[in-house]
Amino acid sequence: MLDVENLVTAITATGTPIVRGVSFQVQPGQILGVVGESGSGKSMMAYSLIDLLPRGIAISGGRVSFDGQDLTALPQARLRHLRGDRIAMIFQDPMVALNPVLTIGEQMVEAVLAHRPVSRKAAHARCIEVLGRVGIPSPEERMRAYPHEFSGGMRQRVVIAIAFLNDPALIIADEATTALDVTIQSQIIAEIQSLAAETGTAILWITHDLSLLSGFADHVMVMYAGQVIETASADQIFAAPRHPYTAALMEAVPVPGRTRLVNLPGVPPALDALPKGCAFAPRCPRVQPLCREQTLPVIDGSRCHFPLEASR
Ligand SMILES: Nc1ncnc2c1ncn2[C@@H]1O[C@H](COP(=O)(O)OP(=O)(O)OP(=O)(O)O)[C@@H](O)[C@H]1O
Repeated sequence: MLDVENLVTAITATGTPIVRGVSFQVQPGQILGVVGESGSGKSMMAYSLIDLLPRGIAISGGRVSFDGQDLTALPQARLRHLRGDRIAMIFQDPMVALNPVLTIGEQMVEAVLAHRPVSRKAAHARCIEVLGRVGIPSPEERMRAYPHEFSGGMRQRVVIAIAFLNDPALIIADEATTALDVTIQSQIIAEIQSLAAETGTAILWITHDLSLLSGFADHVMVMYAGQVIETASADQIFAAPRHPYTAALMEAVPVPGRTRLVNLPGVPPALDALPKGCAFAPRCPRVQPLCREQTLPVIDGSRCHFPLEASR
């Protein structure tokens, strides 16, 4: 359904690429987790897909095919219509997505009417149904409340309800639960998982927290310095990561029985001063001279000259 091929996004003024040849596919109903440290290019990759890039950053290569059409070649107006209809977004801060001077009901009903030829009454009923579905108690009553009258967790549920409102084919969620406490985070994730399974909506779930994807994502894509460095089914990634960076991320995840959390030393390279060879080489515990000379494409799911043993 979504087929991204060799996507390159760069800072226009300097030509510095921040998304460097990213390729992946998402199938209907699939949850693809995108993980990586801050600055690895996750958000810019996602914003490239739907033309929400900040000023001064633009796609400079590749293809984004969605339902058979190339989104990078689509006129602004068509793309605007796709957003909120076939493709919905959820951001970290729900206050950005919600209008503070309108009730939740007013903005939700409008979100339906903007995309569906239904009566106001039918739109209202649909909103109540979806609010209930994401765990908002007394949804009919809550429709009359303003965003500030909700707790942070409830507000994010409203935003998630809005994303599912028009049965989109794809939802792109960028750190959607990062600001919430862990219990609420896992409740919301469980609800999204069952909604995605029921509706066939595919989810592109962006997070810096690998542990969040366990038991949630079907497939995981790990990004580093603007590139995909590992991609595999979630089961495979969690059982046996191949790239040393993924393995390091895994060791930083607190799990029962792990007495020591390993912290990966160093920081990712500046994108305008990338090292020759593998971008991770300066921090890699398995680095060999070859790694500092040559980069690799993703082979057998990982972009590494000396991947960890695959028990896959
Ligand atoms: N408006 C901007 N102008 C110039 N560079 C930017 C801008 N926004 C982001 N960048 C750069 O693009 C790169 C990728 O950023 P991006 O936000 O995609 O990373 P991320 O993995 O989503 O990290 P985070 O989780 O912190 O958002 C970073 O090096 C960042 O500094």
